[in-house]
Amino acid sequence: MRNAHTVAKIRDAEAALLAALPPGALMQRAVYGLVAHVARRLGRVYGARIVVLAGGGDNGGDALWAGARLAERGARVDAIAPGRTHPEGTAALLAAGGRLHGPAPALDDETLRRLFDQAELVLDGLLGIGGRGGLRADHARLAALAPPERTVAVDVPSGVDADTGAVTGAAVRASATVTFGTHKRGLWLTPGAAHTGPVELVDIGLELPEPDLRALDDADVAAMIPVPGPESSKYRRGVLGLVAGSDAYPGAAVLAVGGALRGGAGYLRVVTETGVASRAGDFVRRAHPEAVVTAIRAGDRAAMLAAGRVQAWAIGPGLDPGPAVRELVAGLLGTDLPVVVDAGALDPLAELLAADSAALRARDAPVLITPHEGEFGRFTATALGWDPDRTTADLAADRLAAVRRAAAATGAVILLKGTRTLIVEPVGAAWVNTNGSGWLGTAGTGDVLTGLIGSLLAAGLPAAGAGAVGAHLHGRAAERAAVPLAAGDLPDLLPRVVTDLLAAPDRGRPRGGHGG
Ligand SMILES: NC(=O)C1=CN([C@@H]2O[C@H](COP(=O)(O)OP(=O)(O)OC[C@H]3O[C@@H](n4cnc5c(N)ncnc54)[C@H](OP(=O)(O)O)[C@@H]3O)[C@@H](O)[C@H]2O)[C@@H](O)CC1
Ligand SMILES: Nc1ncnc2c1ncn2[C@@H]1O[C@H](COP(=O)(O)OP(=O)(O)O)[C@@H](O)[C@H]1O
Ligand SMILES: [K+]
Repeated sequence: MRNAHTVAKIRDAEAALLAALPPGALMQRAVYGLVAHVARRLGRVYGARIVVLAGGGDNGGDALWAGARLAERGARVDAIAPGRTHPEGTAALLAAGGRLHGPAPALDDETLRRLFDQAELVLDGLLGIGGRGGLRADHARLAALAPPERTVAVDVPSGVDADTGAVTGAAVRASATVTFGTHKRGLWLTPGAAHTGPVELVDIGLELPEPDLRALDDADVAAMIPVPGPESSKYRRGVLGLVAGSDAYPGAAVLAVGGALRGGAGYLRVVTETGVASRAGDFVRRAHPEAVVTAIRAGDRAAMLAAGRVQAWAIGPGLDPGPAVRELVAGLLGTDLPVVVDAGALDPLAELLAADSAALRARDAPVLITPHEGEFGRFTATALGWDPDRTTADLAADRLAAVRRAAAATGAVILLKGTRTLIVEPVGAAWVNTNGSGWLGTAGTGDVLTGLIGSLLAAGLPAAGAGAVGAHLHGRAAERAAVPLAAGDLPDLLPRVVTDLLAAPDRGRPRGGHGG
């Protein structure tokens, strides 16, 4: 498990440790990890040309000290400063033979370009967790010039808000980030997450409280995947009721069933909507003979519930939002089972919530909704009366806070899909998925995810766990796909992903510990 903390909590932990350690000791731990990263990446330090971007605070101090250590090992280090610099770090760099250029307003573009062009690596120490608001002009100029493929961000890419991931104006784009003590939430939240590259955590010995945001690793997921035992049967493994697909959209049902068959439930009852034909049912039967299909007339909630006993429901892929689907969603809310609500069932659920804001809180079992950003905007507009434009802005400014507000106000567990899918419980507990790839941005991948999550839910995982594990497996499957990926490729990739996770030697022993 990887943990992220707020800057305020990091400051508290840092203060306790600073009081107990000799001056500068904590910074030297950070520097040690940073230099190790750089040396590993360069392969050889002697003769390497390195540019250090040095802001006025301790983030600049880290970068200057790292520059000094690298200069001692024979690197040629040029520091560029927008203004004043960390005194001890500057003295160490100069004593080791490094050079300091600045303040930035005195440097012409040509000089700066030459330094950046020659650099094998740029260390971005402009701003760390002390940054507030958008970068000032001199910082922004340097951030824009730093070459992303050769830049390592120190603690946080400068210009990315460490708490929210917000980016106002220019921000450094790095090919890797070396972060200290614990992950910062902003490294995991869009838009900031797009600036980090892979993140390496350097342990500096902080004693940290409960995290504010978590990310599952393979070992955590392996320990959570429902695995049948000797006593298992198809019913004991869990039965999912999946309400998906209509004459207009039969394909979505096929994709959702594909995901559901790979999620661990033992039995799958599929309820499709039939009009003049039973297209969705026919499509599903042909593609997935394992699924048991019941075709119902639009809105026939009794027929839906009569499909048989299940341990969880999922509804939405391939359904056209309207009164008929609202009827079905209301029918599912009336059960005492966990329910996943996606796609065409989201607006109908929002309408039910607008009429009765306590509808979800009154249930014992959870409701997990899985919107993408556009659906989240519509859902919160209908259910909570939020202004969609304001919601878009709120998501950019502080994605986690916006989803937390929506989860608390509706009582739903919310899985907000995107580059970094977020899973948030009404009480605020939150997870983020950090794997996957941009190739997932193709029609139908969300339908596969819905089936997969529903299946994990039916197999016994709690709602947020099913969401987080489902998103992780879905992302890992995408990472293995031949590209360009089509949504229909994902179900066939899932068995290899799960097989490998279960075979890993550290299965069942989730990693934990402070800051890790
Ligand atoms: N926590 C830990 O455990 C450890 C922390 N460590 C390191 O300390 C870092 C935090 O250092 P920090 O507190 O000195 O803040 P930092 O990020 O350098 O920024 C302050 C400077 O930025 C300026 N400034 C602010 N906003 C700005 C803007 N928008 N645009 C431009 N400038 C802006 C501000 O200027 P001022 O407002 O004062 O004029 C001030 O000069 C942390 O990220 C990590 O790297 C490690 O060494 C060891 C363990
Ligand atoms: N850039 C990206 N990186 C990682 N995952 C992505 C990216 N873009 C989209 N995804 C994932 O792809 C899926 C898209 O789902 P969705 O928008 O519901 O598509 P559809 O409705 O067509 O099925 C989600 O799981 C989302 O998290
Ligand atoms: K930085």
